[in-house]
Amino acid sequence: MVPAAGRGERLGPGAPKALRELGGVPLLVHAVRALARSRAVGLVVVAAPAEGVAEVIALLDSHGLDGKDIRVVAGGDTRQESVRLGLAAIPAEVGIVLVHDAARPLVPVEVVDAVAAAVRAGAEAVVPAVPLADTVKLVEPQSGGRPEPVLDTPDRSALRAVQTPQGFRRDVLAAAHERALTEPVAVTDDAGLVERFGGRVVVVPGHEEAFKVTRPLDLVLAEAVLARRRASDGF
Ligand SMILES: Nc1ccn([C@@H]2O[C@H](COP(=O)(O)OP(=O)(O)OP(=O)(O)O)[C@@H](O)[C@H]2O)c(=O)n1
Ligand SMILES: C[C@](O)(CO)[C@H](O)COP(=O)(O)O
Repeated sequence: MVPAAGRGERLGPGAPKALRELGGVPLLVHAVRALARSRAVGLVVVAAPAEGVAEVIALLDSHGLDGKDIRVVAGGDTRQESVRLGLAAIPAEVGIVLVHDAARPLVPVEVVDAVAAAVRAGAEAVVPAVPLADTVKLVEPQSGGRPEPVLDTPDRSALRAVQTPQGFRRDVLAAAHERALTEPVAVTDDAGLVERFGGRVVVVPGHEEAFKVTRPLDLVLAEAVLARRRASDGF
């Protein structure tokens, strides 16, 4: 399922982020295509901005998406709510769910396949991730741009930057989202929810091109990556 209902505040003014264009094609279409390319994926459920469901249906209809079954539901006010609403639209017989940000348009199919394969092999929750390039500090946040005291410097070799798609046994993911309705937890990804409620999450290799388009510079990088792919293999 593809949460695509965010505003994209950090990207700046304009259309909702999922509908912003990369190489002339909306980010959402890239992301859905990236999933649809995987033989592991049979159905894609998109959580669209609530006011944009009809627009998203028309948009996806107008692009060739490898003959996959695509459904669109209205998303919610938070990413977590959008995922929960999307999950509810997945037929009961589907046992494995991958959750993939519309904001990660360039994820290679190998990453999608690897995540799906790890769930199929028995993991209940799988995240793709890459090692960090920067040193990371734990700080005491301050307001107004004041210097922030450093509390700790975690060992970078054991840290990973986590991407999507994140893959789950459907019952595990659904149970975590249901439980979060009555026991809210502040996490920023689906695997975080599973972890908080005692689930076991494992990491498989991600890919540097699976980065999230969050700020304007990310879009510049995404355009460059796409141009390189188009030049090299007619992508
Ligand atoms: N209410 C929301 C918020 C986010 N998302 C989705 O979750 C993914 C990751 O979120 P993020 O990159 O933070 O997107 P935005 O929330 O749009 O960005 P921002 O925080 O800058 O507004 C995106 O595909 C986004 O569309 C969603 O489906 N519903
Ligand atoms: C799910 C995610 O992409 C994993 O890195 C990330 O946590 C989303 O964060 P955002 O602040 O909602 O973009």
